[in-house]
Amino acid sequence: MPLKFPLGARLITHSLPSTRLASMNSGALIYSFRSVPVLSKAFPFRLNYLGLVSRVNFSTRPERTGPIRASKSLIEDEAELSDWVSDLRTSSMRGKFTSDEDNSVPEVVRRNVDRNDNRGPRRGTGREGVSDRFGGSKRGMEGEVDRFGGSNRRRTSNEPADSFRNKRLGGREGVRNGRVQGKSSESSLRGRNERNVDSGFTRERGLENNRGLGKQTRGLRQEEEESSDEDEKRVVLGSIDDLLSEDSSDEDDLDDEPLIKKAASAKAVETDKPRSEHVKTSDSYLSKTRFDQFPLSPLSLKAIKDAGFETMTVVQEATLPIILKGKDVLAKAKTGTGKTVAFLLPSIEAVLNSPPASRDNRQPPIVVLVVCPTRELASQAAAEANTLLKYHSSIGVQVVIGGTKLPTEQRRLQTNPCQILMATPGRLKDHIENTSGFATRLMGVKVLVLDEADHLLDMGFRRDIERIIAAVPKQRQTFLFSATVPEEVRQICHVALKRDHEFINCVQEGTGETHQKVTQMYMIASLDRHFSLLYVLLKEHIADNVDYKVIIFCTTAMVTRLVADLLSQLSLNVREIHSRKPQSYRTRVSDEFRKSKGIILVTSDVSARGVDYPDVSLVVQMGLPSDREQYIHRLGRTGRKGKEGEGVLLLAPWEEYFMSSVKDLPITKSPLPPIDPEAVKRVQKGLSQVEMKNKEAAYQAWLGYYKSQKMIARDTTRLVELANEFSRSMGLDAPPAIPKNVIGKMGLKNVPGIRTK
Ligand SMILES: Nc1ncnc2c1ncn2[C@@H]1O[C@H](COP(=O)(O)OP(=O)(O)OP(=O)(O)O)[C@@H](O)[C@H]1O
Repeated sequence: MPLKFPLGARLITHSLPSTRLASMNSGALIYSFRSVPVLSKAFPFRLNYLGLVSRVNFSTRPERTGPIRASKSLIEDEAELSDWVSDLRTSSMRGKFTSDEDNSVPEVVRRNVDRNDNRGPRRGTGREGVSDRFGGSKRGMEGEVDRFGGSNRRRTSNEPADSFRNKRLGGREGVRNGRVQGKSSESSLRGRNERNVDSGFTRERGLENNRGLGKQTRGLRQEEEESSDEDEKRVVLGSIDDLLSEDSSDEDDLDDEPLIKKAASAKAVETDKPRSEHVKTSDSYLSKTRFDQFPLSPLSLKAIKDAGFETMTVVQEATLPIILKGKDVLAKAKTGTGKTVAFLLPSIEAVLNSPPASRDNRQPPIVVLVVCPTRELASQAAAEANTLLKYHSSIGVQVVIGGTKLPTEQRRLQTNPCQILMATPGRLKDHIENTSGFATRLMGVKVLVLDEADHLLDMGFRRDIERIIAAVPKQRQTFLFSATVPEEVRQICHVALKRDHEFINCVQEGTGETHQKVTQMYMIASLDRHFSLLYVLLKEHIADNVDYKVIIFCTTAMVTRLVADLLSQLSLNVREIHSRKPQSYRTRVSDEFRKSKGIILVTSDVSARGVDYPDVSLVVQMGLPSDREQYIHRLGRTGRKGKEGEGVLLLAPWEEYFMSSVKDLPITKSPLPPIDPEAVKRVQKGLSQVEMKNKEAAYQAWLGYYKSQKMIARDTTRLVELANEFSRSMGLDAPPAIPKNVIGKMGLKNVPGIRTK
C-alpha cells in the first residue's frame, strides 16, 4: 500500500509522549508561564467549572443544525496574504515583541519535559488564483500501462507491490537520515524561559483559578479571505497571484473519580500512580483516560459516546484538567489528534456554567468565541460542536465566516442567537464594527479560543486578532491550540493569554511535530521533470492503493489549476480547490473529497491547516512550502487519528535549502524513480492540451510566489531564469509576457529574460 520508501525510512519511529501528567497518563508537557511586566495587572476571576450546571434559557437549536452544517466550505487563508507583508513578518515580529517576553520565566510543572520546538524560519505564503475545471478526458491513457502493472489495475492494500519503487528504494536502507534533532537549539531557548522540574507535578498556582487578562497590543496589518470583496482587497495589497487572476472571484484507569479532582491534588496523584503507568509505549494518539473521568456534563458524555469516542486523545487528556481549573492554555499537539474536541468540551462546560440569559434578552451573550483562520475550519469546528451538543438542546452554535453577505449573517445572528460562535477574523471584525448589538453580546465571552493559534497570531491576522481581543472581556479564559508553535508565537502569546497560562506540549522531545506512521521523503529534480515525476508517483501510488486518496499541494492557485488541468488530461480522477473557486464549489468538492476514495485533490494552501479529510493516503507537496510550519500542516492531512500515511516533497535543486528548516523531521531523501519515456510523452501531450491562458497565469503566479521567497528572490535575474525554466516545463517555447504593472509590483522591471506586455 505505501509508497516504497527506503526500508530504513520505516525504522525510524518517534513515539508519542512518553511522559504524562501524573494524574492522567498523558504525555503532554506543561509549562506555566510567568508574567511579563505589562501583564501584571491581571485580576482574579473564577469560573465555577466544578459547580452545578446551570442552563441557559434561550434556545438556538433549530438553526444550529441547519445553516452551520450546511456552511462547510473551503477557504482561502494564508495563501491569500500578501507576500510583501509576509516578507516583513519575521523581522517585525522579533523587533516588536521580544523585550518584555524575554524576561518571562515559565515554570515547568511536569517532569520529563520535552524540549521540542520549532526552529524554522517563518516565511511568506503563496497566493491564489483562479480556475474551475476538473474531471478530465479519458485521452492519453491507452497504451500506457505496464510500467505500472496495467493501466487500470490497482492493487489492494494487502497485495505486494512489485514496482519500480521497490527496486528504487529497496536498496536504500542506509540512505535514510532519520534526523532527529532539536534539543540543542531548543534547550538554549528554553533555558531562558523555563525550568525543568523533575520531581513531579507541582502546580499549586493553577488551583487558584486566577484570571488574567489578555494584553492588547498595537496592530499590524492583517488580511483575510472572507469574501470576494476581501479577495479584491488582497489584490490592492499586492498579491501577485491576484493581479494575475482573471476572475476574482484541519484504560486502564478504572478510577471513576473525576480527574479534575485528582489534578487538583497533583502530588497526591503522583503517589497514586506509579510512574511507569505514565509512559506510553506506542505512537497512539489516544490515551487510556475515559471522558467520564472528568466532571463533564452527562449530556456531553452521551454525545461523546454517540460519536464513537471511547477514550480521550492525549491532547484532550492533557488539557482538560488544566482548562477545567480555569487556566489559560497554549497547547501544541500533532495534526489530527483531536484538538478541536479538546477545546470544545470545556467550552461547552463554560456555557453550562454561565448564568442563564434573561428571557427577554434578544441579544443573549456569546459565551464562547472560537476564532479560526479559515471558513472551512470554522465550519468544521461548528460541526464538531454540534456533535458534542447533540443533547444540549439549549445551546446554540453559529458561524460567521464571510463568503455570504454580511446582512445575511446579521439576520441569522439576530433570529438565531447562540452562545457559541465560530468565526474567521475578518468577518468577526466586520460584525464587531457593523452589527448592531454584536459588541455587547461579545462582552459575555468567557472563553476565547484561537485555533491554529500560531497562524492567527502571525502577521497576516494580527491586527484583526488584536481588535477581537479588545472586544471581549479581559476576564475570560483563553485557549490557543496548534500543531506548531514556533518561538515567535511563544514570545507573543501574551497578546491573548494570561500571564500564568500553561503551555501543554504533547509533542515528545525528539519526535518533531510529524507522525511516525507517516513516512516522509523528498526528491530533488530539475523543474522540467516535475510533472512527469508527479505523474509517475501518482500512477504508482494508485496502482498500489485501491483506496487511494491523494492531496497535492501547489504553491499558488494558478499553479494548482495548471496541475489539476494536466492531471485531468492524464485521465486521473482529479478535483481542485483554491481560493478563487466559488464558495459553493469549494464546499461541494470538499465534501466530495471527504467522502470519496480513489480520488486526487489538487489544492493550494487553503487546505493546508486543520481540514479533517479521513484516510488520505498520500500528500505530495510540489515546490517550496512557504515555511516549516506549512510543510508540517500540509503533511498533517494524512496520518490522522493514528493512521498511516505518506508524504512526498518535490523540490528543484535550488529549493533544497528548505530542507535545513525541517532537518529535525524524519524526511528521507529519495532517489528519483525512472521515468518511462511513454509517461513523458503522455505528460507532454497533456500539457499541450492545457489552455494557454492557464499556463500564462501559472507562470506569473509562479514568479510571484518565488519572488516572495527571499532566498530565491534576491537574485532577480536568476529568479527570472528559473521562472522561464518553469515555463519550458509547461511546454512553452517562450515565457509568457507579463503586464507592466505586475512586473513593476514584483520589482522585476528590466530584469533580463522577462517579457513585458
Ligand atoms: N477522543 C477521540 N477519539 C476518537 N476520535 C476523536 C477523538 N477526539 C477527536 N476525534 C476525531 O479525530 C479527528 C481529528 O480531530 P481534529 O480535526 O480536531 O484534529 P486536530 O488535532 O485539530 O488536527 P489539525 O492539527 O490538523 O487541525 C476528527 O475526526 C475528530 O472527530
